[in-house]
Amino acid sequence: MCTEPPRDERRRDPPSRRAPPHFAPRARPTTAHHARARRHRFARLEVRARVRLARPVAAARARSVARRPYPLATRRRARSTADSPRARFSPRRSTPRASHARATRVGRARVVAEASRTIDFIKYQGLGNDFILIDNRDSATVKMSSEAAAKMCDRNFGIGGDGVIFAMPPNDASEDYSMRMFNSDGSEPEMCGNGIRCLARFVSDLDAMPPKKYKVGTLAGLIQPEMRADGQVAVDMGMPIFEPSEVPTTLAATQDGKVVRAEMDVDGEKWLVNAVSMGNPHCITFGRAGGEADGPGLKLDEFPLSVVGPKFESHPCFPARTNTEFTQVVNRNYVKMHVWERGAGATLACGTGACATVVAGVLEGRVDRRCTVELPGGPLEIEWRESDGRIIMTGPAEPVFAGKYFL
Ligand SMILES: N[C@@H](CCC[C@H](N)C(=O)O)C(=O)O
Repeated sequence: MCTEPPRDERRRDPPSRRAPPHFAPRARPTTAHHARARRHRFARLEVRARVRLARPVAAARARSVARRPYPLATRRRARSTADSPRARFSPRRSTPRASHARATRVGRARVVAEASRTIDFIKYQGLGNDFILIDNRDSATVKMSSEAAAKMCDRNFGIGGDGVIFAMPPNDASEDYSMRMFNSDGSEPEMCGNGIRCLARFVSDLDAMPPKKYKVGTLAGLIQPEMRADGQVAVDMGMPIFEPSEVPTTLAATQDGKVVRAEMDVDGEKWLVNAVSMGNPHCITFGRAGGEADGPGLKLDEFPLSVVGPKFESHPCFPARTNTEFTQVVNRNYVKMHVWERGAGATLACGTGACATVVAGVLEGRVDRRCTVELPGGPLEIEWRESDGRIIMTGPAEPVFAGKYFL
């Protein structure tokens, strides 16, 4: 049984997500506040745009003056309908052509102004687990804040994605690259299985490299994805971690220092769970004690993932929150799994989750070490090697579209 742990406030509400002091509640902004803020923002954009355009516009004006056959004043007078004092001193009327030119100039100015705040991206997906990939290899600092990344992942107000992944320079000579990631809620995980396949495909696409094996530094250590000639990516995910304090979980070990079929109370119901870290924390369950857990597992077609998932994610027995895998065994080499991810909710697939599921299935004696995990987005092939205890995950990674994002 779990004991109530001190809550890890840093994970649950990282400093970057807490409101800074100047965001402390103030008087409610009025429509006038909004209008003034909009005017200021617009004015700033216009000024920037004018500075950028000043040179080309001045040059074009000089060229056009040079081409004029006679002085401007004479031309203006010749165009006026009457040579009366009123006609001569009234403000110049705009012709449709002139207004069109002016509108084009202003439009171009806005695009230039906004273009100065864009970032290039390519969107990739691995079994529907989708990520925005940023080439960050020219700097050891990520090119955006966790808040900006969360906004980018929004499916209505941004590009849409389960996370943003940065291809970073290597940390040392043992690596080709390193990887950092923000979940769609802005939190930073240690590892992402589908994400690292996408990262391997991304750098290999950028560098136009023939299939090869990469050494990638992550917050969970060195991970080695290998681009295969058939387009699949096979990843050496390293060894699972069982030590409860390293998962981290406050559940007590039940079998050789591992948390296997441990009873956990979730909202008044007793579930049997396994706790495994693949660099990031996983809680794997086949169902409730005295219920599904005593048979082949959960009936996933009728499982209310979005109701139950969040209760596991922020369960006090997992102080850094957890990814949770809800599982149904089809046979010893085939399981179905639905995932509720920490920091991202229901996703179509989870690579680290599929690895953790096979490990839990083997420890519970339900599956063999070579097993297909069927996820809502498609199947992943997992092998937990007996020879060295390492896990190999094989699956696809596909580019979807590329673009510029207005930061
Ligand atoms: N989808 C991923 C896992 C992404 C990180 C996870 N949400 C976490 O916070 O640990 C995968 O394919 O492994």
